[in-house]
Amino acid sequence: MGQLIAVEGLDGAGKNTLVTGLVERWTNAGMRVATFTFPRYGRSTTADIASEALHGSHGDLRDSVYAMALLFALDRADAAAEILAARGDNDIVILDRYVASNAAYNAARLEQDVDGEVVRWVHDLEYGRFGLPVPDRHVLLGVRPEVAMERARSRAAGDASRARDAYERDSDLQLRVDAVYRRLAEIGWTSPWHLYDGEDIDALADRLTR
Ligand SMILES: Nc1ncnc2c1ncn2[C@@H]1O[C@H](COP(=O)(O)OP(=O)(O)OP(=O)(O)O)[C@@H](O)[C@H]1O
Ligand SMILES: Cc1cn([C@H]2C[C@H](O)[C@@H](COP(=O)(O)O)O2)c(=O)[nH]c1=O
Repeated sequence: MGQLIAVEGLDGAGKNTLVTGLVERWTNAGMRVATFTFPRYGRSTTADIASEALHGSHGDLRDSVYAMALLFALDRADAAAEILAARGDNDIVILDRYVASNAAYNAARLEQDVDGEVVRWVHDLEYGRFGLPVPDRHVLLGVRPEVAMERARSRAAGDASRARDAYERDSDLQLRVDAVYRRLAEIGWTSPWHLYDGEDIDALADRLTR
């Protein structure tokens, strides 16, 4: 059964770029690799509704922390069978955002720590009730929040379809999300976490397959 690796980090941190680089290296080394990116925009109605809410639609939906978390969780629940099948067919399944995104963003929204109620709720809902597989490892792309926020800003400036959403425009939230992610990594939430500073992707690719 393939290894399940979740890549986490702030909006604009460079997760997608990192995942692309890792997949290229592992594929060139002869490994079979599958990728899932959450939220699954265009494939999941609940993911699309969450995104629309973050861009100002659906009334006061985005004000509800638990409703937003549930929409993202339902997207993943719908992908559970596909992830399990991919794990059977590949050496590595890499997830660009996963359950820890829900833990980090919603603890940050509620100004709770990792031992708070919402992190426990996300865990029980997604790993318990929905039966999502727990990653073997997490990677936290821990670039400085100012760097991630600047990347998200420039991306939006260069591409109208990537306009920043409510979370991306909220720099206090981004700082709190960064702090929660670092605590999740410190305590090894659900599995070991690798803190990656964005410097040496070859070394990271090796470390994750050792
Ligand atoms: N190492 C890097 N150096 C400079 N720019 C980068 C680096 N990695 C990514 N970027 C740029 O930063 C922006 C955000 O990158 P990317 O889309 O990979 O981030 P992300 O973490 O997946 O974002 P999101 O979660 O918001 O979708 C992009 O414009 C990308 O080209
Ligand atoms: C998967 C997931 C995402 N979020 C947050 C993180 C982002 O700010 C937005 C949208 O994600 P994207 O990567 O910028 O497209 O939603 C979340 O709160 N919970 C989740 O499970």
